[in-house]
Amino acid sequence: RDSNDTQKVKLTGEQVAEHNSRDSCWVIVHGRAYDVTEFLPEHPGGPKIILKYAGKDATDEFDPIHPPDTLDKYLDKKFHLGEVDMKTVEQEEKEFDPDEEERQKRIETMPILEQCYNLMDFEHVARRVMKKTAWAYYSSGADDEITMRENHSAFHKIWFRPQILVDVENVDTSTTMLGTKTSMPFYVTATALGKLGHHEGEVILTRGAHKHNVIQMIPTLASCSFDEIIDAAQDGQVQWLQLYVNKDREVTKRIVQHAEKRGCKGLFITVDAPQLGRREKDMRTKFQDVGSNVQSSGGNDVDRSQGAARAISSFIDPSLSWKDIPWFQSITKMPIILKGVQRVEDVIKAVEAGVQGVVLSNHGGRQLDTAPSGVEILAEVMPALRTRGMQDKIEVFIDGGIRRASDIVKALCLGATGVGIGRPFLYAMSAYGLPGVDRAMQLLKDEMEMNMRLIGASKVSDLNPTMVDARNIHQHITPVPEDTLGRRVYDPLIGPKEKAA
Ligand SMILES: Cc1cc2c(cc1C)[n+](S(=O)(=O)[O-])c1c(=O)[nH]c(=O)nc-1n2C[C@H](O)[C@H](O)[C@H](O)COP(=O)(O)O
Repeated sequence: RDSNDTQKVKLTGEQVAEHNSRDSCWVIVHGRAYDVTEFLPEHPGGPKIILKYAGKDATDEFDPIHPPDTLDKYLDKKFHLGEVDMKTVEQEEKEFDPDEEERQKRIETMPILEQCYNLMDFEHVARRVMKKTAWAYYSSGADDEITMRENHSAFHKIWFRPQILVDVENVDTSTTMLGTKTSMPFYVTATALGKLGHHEGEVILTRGAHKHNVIQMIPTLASCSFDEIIDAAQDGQVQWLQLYVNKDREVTKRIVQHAEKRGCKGLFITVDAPQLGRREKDMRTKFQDVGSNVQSSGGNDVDRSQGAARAISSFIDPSLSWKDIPWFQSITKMPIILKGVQRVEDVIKAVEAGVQGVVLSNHGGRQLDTAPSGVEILAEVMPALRTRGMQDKIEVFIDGGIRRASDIVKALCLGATGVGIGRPFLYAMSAYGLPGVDRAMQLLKDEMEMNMRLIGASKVSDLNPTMVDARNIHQHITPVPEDTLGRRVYDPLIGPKEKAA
């Protein structure tokens, strides 16, 4: 069928329904039919998930995972079959789902936004109202989720040393990150598949970030297209790109240079995920959705039971190494930041490689379990940089487990330039949309002003290591297992007069 043919003739649902097998597989997305027969074996998420919708309308399943321009970008035009008369398409009977019934009831009775007083409140509400697959994907950490829990609890090992009688009538929470002035020392970090939680996806975070003049890091694996997210930004709004490096370097070069052309002000190369971690909550939902950005042939050997993460990451290049840094420096002028650095030695190497920054991060506990928290590494890194006179050669960010502005203040006291926040904004978006993200950022701003007043700092540059006691940060004390048997049979010393009861 040549292209002008496909423009005139509207296909019917019955015609599409005839092509419902591996030998001839047509699907409908947004009212247009596509012949994906040849593409089946290349699909990163494997053929099964597409075959589930062979001959049918796949729009609802397709949308949360794929940027809208995916088919235009990656499916040869000859397989674009043209418009379908949707009145002739048999709508799938939605089978009764008791969980969904329950979830709808919880949505009707959920707390109003004003009842959320901190970032954890959003997590509590999101857990009750989100779809299972979305909650599983956002909330999961790797293996036993020890690092995911350590990320937040690490901040409780750091205690403040507040100074008094400092004039804090006016508090300024603004700072500069990679040359950009921003109202708060945090940014919205890259988290994949925004449309799992909200039908509009990452552009909600873009609008929230604009409202509060904070920076957004655009994920490679966004549900929205990169250009949609850039176009959703207002003039002057700063965005960074988070990059998963593709095995096909030409694809990566195209993405990086396009991002620079569209005005991105930082390239964050994710270096802690040569393979995505085992997120078992995500796996348990037996993620059946298709993979995100179709960036290469993942073949049908992708194990579908690995959840969303595995389904969307088969293109990531595990051979990425220090020797690739000069190539990145040759293809872009954007500052290069390594995201997911987890030990001092690699920070020193990063300075020597001439990159502009690092994010001390364990990917929100979604990668190597029992890797240390970003803030623990920070406590080691800054003194090491100072002894080498390198502290002004590189900007050091951390992310992971930041849930209070006091966590942000602790990180800045220890020398971080800024912090990345992930899940809280996903939960706020998933539960309340843009108003949720707006409130979450406002709560952080209010907390930040209060914390700075109470610690005795009127501006971010006043925050310094003498304001915290982080001596216990390396303690990973687990309570000694209690001798419960002894407790039950233990008899207190019984004096001569007292008879054993
Ligand atoms: C919560 C979350 C985090 C993801 C994330 C997806 C989710 C749902 N994804 S992932 O699918 O591959 O794992 C990304 C990603 O695309 N790229 C990346 O560099 N970091 C990714 N991260 C890690 C993120 O950038 C931060 O390191 C982490 O979220 C910080 O921890 P908190 O969530 O506790 O703030």
